Amino acid sequence: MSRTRTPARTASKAAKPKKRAAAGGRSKAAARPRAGKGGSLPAWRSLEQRQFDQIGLGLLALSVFLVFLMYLGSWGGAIGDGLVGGLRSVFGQVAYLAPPAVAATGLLLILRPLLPALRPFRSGAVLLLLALMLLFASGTFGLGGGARHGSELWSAEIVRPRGGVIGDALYWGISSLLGSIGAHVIGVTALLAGVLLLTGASIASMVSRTGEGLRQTTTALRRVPSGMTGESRAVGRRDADDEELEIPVTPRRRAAPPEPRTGEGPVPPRPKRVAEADLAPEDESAPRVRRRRGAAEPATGEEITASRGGGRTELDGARRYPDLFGEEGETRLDLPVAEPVDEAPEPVEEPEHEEDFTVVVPPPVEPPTRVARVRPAADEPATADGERPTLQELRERQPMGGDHDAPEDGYVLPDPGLLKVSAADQLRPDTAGQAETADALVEALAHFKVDAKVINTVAGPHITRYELRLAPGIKMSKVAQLKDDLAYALAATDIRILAPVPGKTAVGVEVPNKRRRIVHLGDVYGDPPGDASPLTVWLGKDVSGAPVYADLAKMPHMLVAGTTGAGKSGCVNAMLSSILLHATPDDVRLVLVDPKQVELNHYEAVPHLLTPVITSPKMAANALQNLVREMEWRYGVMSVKKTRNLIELNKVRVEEGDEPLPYILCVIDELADLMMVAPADVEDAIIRIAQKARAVGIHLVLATQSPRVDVITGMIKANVPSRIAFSVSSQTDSRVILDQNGAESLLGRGDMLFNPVGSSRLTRIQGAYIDEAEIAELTAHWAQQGEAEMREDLLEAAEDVDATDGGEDDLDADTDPLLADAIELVVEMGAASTSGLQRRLRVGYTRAGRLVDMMERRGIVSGFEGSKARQVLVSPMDLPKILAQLRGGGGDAVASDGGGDLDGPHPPPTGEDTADDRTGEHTALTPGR
Ligand SMILES: Nc1ncnc2c1ncn2[C@@H]1O[C@H](COP(=O)(O)OP(=O)(O)OP(=O)(O)O)[C@@H](O)[C@H]1O
Repeated sequence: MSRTRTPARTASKAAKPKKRAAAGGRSKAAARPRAGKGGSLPAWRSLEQRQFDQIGLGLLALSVFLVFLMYLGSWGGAIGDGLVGGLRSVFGQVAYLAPPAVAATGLLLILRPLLPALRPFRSGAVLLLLALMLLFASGTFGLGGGARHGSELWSAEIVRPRGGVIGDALYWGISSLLGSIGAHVIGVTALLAGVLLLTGASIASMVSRTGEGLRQTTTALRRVPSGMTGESRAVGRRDADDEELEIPVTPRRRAAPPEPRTGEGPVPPRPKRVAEADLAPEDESAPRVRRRRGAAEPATGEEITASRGGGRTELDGARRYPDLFGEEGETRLDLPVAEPVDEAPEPVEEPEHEEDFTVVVPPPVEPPTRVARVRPAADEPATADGERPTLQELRERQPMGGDHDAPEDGYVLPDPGLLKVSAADQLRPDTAGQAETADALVEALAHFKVDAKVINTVAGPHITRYELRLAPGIKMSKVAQLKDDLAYALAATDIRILAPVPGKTAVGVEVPNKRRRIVHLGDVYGDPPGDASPLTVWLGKDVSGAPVYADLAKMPHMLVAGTTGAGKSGCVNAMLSSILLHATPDDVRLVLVDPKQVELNHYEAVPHLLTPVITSPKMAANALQNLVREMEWRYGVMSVKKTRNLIELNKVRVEEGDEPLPYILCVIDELADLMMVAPADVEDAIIRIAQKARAVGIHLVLATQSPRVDVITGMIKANVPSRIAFSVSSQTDSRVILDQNGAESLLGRGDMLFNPVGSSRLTRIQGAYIDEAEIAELTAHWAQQGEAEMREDLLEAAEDVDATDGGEDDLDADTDPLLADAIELVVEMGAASTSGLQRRLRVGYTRAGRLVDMMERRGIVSGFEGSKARQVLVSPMDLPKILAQLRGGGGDAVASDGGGDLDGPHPPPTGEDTADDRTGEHTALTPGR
């Protein structure tokens, strides 16, 4: 069992021919933007910022010039006076707004990169100007130079003091159609509309705000005379006897500052995950809103809930103009992206985020100052405030390299900042043509005598869902039957019909957006919540644009299936990268099976690997069978320790000075290849792991491009409850994966349906994408922190493992022919680590771990010290004596104080199946021993 590494494979995914480049994509015609709406970019948009700067400066100068001419009466020469005259002729009295308007435009051009998109401002400003010109021309509210007479049409003297040529032309047009009263009404209405557009306010918000203001004022006025102030302020209430009751109200206080730390020393690391899991209450109903990285203040749950319910008005502008409020550094409301088109959804309708499954939505993401953290050593105290050391501190404390596989003080997590994040405009869904599609949908349904109206639209990164309310008496199934006709009417290749939208009295029609957005992993990635396991992965964005993540430990096993090129590997990469971003090898160990040899080879150097990336189906079958043994062993230990799951077991282990056991995630990239080689063994092992391994922290992700019943057998399906389906070619395939139709309507390229454990609802997600460069950076970060401590015995056939490493017959619990060599080696090195022994003695992990335990019992090396290497307690001068005793005495009592204790490293577990269990010879998968 030599400790070898998989030779670097040169085949790269880049070289892999990409099938179905436009897999499931929309037809060219459908994908092309409508004429006049976002076709080729206007010429001015191709200018560079330095050119915009110069134009902006020119406009500022012009504005100053106009101020002198128009406000201060200076003479501007022929050009200046001509300019002013022209402006006044065109815009009338509104021309006096020209200097500030020109200055504002200049500033906007100069500050363009710092400003959010200005579309609503632009249309608001234009509408406002037109309204003012019309009002001046109509003489509304006594503005302008009064009514004009037919003979004086268009003369400069007439139009200048009024609305200019534009205003007068508007007035002329409107008044001849609707009379002058119509011009007044339209002018005032357009003025109000312009103000609303410009400010982003809504009438409802103004009314509500005024009401709220009034309420607050009245409450304040009522309180003042009662003389209730400060701490004694109370809410007055009368009981049945009309007696005033005082209900003391505790004044709001800031959280008490953390206790000052006693004692010197390094900044304690952040608390262990186990502790976090205990402290953090489970809140699966967290609303689907997250703060973008870099936002200054996390949005409180109260704000979020209120904003979703529509009761609060603070975020009104954000809902109306996500493009204005969605910039970096500001609180951004990812949900709801869409607004009701016709009427507000019924209050009885269940909000989407209350779905009862484990897809949870991340809480606010921490600001980017969180760069890395280190896993604390078992005996280090956790800080009361969970303070994390800075990256600088970590770097100072952890010189990289050295002889040990794990850095001395633990691992440094990668900076999530290495992930690509979409540009601001790409974060917003493409809502172009939404209203037209809604109209076309209603019209197409009407042709088939289905009376419906669109009550809501929800836009996500790749599709928009139109929610329809059907007229009474019309069957939902009728809409479902019209799927192909509706696709034809909308010129869309793939539409999906939800009849009904789960939890709503509506039928949903999901139509691909004209422009699809790529969801980068960086757009959705955030720290896992407190109660999540290190196996938390980010999947992508749902239909409303909210990030979706799943805790694989809760799933507890996942099936990922879809045709070739649909995005399975992309999904597996996003999962693995999510884990590598927040979990150390002490938290999670990986077994990666990649029969195609090109999908998972990026990860072959990360220290999380428990085996080299497995490419041989036969070895993969062995690994699965050995994972069953590991599972049984863990169950045995759990039964002895009287614990019920990995978290409890790890707590006990840490208390007893043992290392916690990591989660194990086994990812099989192509299940079909394994099922061809050893169907019975593979199926048996998968079923056994899937049935039992959840409690002991062993989880499976099974991916396949062959959604056939001979690959995804009934037994596998029954035991792998969480499924992700990518695009498939038929409804039959969809039913094999999900037990229902739907996946045949997906668009490919990361479009997926997620069916988590315990839910019959499917969540449509645009998968998060991470490219090869990002993966390379991520894996390089880990590779430089040490090599993986491989358990290559996991690749051996189960019988061979028994014979070599765990068999009862050939190995005594406390002797080993290599013990003397091991002692010599550690004394020479001055430190002892399992990985060091593995390398130098060329033994497997199990045996090296056992040698360390033997040396500990003999007092040669110190006990477990977290992830640090153990100290050597004897000097080189003692070595000859120790070796002589060892050779002479059969290896039992080498050191005076350690020889009598022959207990194995683990108490004999009570597992039923394995020989190891009875001897206690199994060495746990604990890293860094
Ligand atoms: N989440 C995503 N967002 C955008 N594009 C994606 C996404 N996932 C995959 N793609 C695109 O689809 C192509 C195929 O994806 P991928 O290789 O993951 O498919 P696959 O289902 O694993 O195919 P195969 O089974 O042949 O390996 C990728 O090259 C990429 O361009």
